[in-house]
Amino acid sequence: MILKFVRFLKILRVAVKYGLDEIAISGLKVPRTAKLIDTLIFWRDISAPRGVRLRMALEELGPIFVKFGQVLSTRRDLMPMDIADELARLQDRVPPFGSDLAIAQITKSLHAHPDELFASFERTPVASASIAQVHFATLKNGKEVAVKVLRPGMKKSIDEDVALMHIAADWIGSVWAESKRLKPKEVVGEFDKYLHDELDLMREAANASQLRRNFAGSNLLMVPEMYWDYCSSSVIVMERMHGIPVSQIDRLAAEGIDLKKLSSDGVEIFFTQVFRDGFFHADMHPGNILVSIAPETFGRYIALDFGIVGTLNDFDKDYLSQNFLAFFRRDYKRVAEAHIESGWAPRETRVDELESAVRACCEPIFDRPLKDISFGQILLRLFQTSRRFNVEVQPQLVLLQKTLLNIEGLGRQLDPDLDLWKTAKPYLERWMGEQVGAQGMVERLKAEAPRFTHIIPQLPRLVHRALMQAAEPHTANTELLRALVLEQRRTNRMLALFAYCAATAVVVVMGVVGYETYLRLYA
Ligand SMILES: Nc1ncnc2c1ncn2[C@@H]1O[C@H](COP(=O)(O)OP(=O)(O)OP(=O)(O)O)[C@@H](O)[C@H]1O
Repeated sequence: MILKFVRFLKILRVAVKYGLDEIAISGLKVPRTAKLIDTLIFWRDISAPRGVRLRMALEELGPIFVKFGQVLSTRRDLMPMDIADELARLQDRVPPFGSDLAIAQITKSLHAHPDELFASFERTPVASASIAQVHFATLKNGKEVAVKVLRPGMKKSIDEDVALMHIAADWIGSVWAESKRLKPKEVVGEFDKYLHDELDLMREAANASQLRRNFAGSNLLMVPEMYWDYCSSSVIVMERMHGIPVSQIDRLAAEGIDLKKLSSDGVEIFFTQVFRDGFFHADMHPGNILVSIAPETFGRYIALDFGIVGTLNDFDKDYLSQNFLAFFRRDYKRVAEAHIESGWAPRETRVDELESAVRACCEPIFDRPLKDISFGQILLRLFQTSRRFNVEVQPQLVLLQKTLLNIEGLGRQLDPDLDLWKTAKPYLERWMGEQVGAQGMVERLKAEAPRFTHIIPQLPRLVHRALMQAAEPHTANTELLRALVLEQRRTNRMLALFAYCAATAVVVVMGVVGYETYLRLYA
C-alpha cells in the first residue's frame, strides 16, 4: 500500500515537473502572469513543446509508461499530430536482465535447467526489450533456436502501474472537457488488455503458428516454426531465422536483392494477409522484418515478433474494399452511403453532409499522382472525419491503418516509385467479385453446404411437429387464453408455410449448385 502511494507520488511529481497539467488545459488561453506564477511555484521549465514534455515524462516513469506512449502514438485517430509524432520516437531503453534471472525463468517454466534442455545456451541476450528478451540456443538435435523469455516480475509491476493509470484516466475523464473526444478510460482499458496479452507468450507462439500455416508453401514470406514442447506462457522456443534487417538497404542491394520486387512483395504479403486470411501481423516495424539471403530462399521476407496481430471479419473486409474502391473513383457519395448502410454511421446521418465532409478531407490527397497517395493517410482522414459523425472506429481497423502506414513507409524506402494502388487494386476487386455476383453465391453455398446436411434431414420432423402443434385442441378457459391460442396457431401456420418454402428453396438451390458442380467436373 505504502509502495503504491510512493509510486503515485512519483507519477504526480513527474507530471508536475513536465507540466502535464498545462497540456491538459492547453485548449484554454492562460494569461502570461498566471504562467509566471506557475513557474515560480513549481520552479519548472515548461518551454519545450507539449509532445516533447510528454515523451520525456513517460521515459522518466519507466518501461510500462514508455510502452503506453508507443501504443498511444499509433492512435493517430485520437491524438493530436504533434503529440503522436513525438510519442512515436519513444524507444525501449531497458538494460537486459541478468542471465541468472533468464535461466531461473526458463527452469521454472520448462521444469529443467537450460543446460539440460539445450545442447548450448548463449548467456548474453541478442536483444532485450521491456517485456521480454531473446537468447540464442541449440537444441540437442542440432537445430538452432531463439529463446524468448519474459522479464521476471513483469505482471506485478504492470498490474500496479496500470491500476494507477486507470485511476488517472477516471480523474482526467471527469475534469477534462477534451476527454470526451480522447476517451482516456477506453484507451487505458485497451492498453491494459494489450499488455496482458503480451504477457502471455503462448498467445504469441499461437499467432506465429497460424501465420506460418497461412503462408505454408509461399515463396514470399517465412515464419519461424514454434517448438511447442519448449513453449510456456513465459518462455517460447522457435526456429532461429537468418537474414538481413530490411532497414539495411545498402546491405540488401550489395547482396543483389531486387529492391523493387521486395517492395511490391511487401505490399502483396500485406494484402494477402488482410483480404485472403483476415489475419495480419500488426507489428511491422523494420526491426521485426528480415530478408533471407540463403540461396534456396533468396529474397524472401522473414517475419518475427508476433505479439500483436489483427483479425478482420468479412464485414471489415467489405468496409475496406468498398471504401478504397470508392475513394479511388472519388465517389464520396458512395463512401458516405457505405458508412450509413453498414450501420457504421447512425441511420439518421445525412448522406450529403457526410459526403461533403469526406470530400473536404480527402480531395486534397488526390492532388498528386496516384502512386504517391497513401492508403494509410486516407484511412486516417476517414476515421478522423467519421468521428465527427459519431462513428466508433473499431480497434482492428485502427491497427490495420497503423500497419498500412508502416508497410507504405517501408515499401517506399525500398522503392520510391512503388505504386501501391496498382498492387492493391486486384486484391480489392477480387474480394468484391467474390462477395457479389454468382461466384460469391456459389462460394457461400459451398461454405454452408456442410450445415445443410444436418438441417435438411431434420426438416420433415420440424415441419410435422409444427403442424401437429397447430392442429392440437386447446381448452382455453378465459378470453385472454383463447386469444393467445389463436395467435399461437396463426404463428404455427406461418412457421409451417415458411418451413415448406425454405425446404423447397434449399432443395432447388442445392440442385442448381449440384448441377453446376457436375458441369464443372464432367462437362
Ligand atoms: N526466431 C528468431 N530468429 C532470429 N532472431 C530472432 C528471432 N526472434 C527474435 N530474434 C531477435 O530478437 C530481436 C527481438 O525479438 P522480438 O522482436 O520478438 O522481441 P520483443 O521483446 O518483442 O522486442 P520489441 O518489443 O523490441 O519488438 C529481434 O529483433 C531479432 O534480432
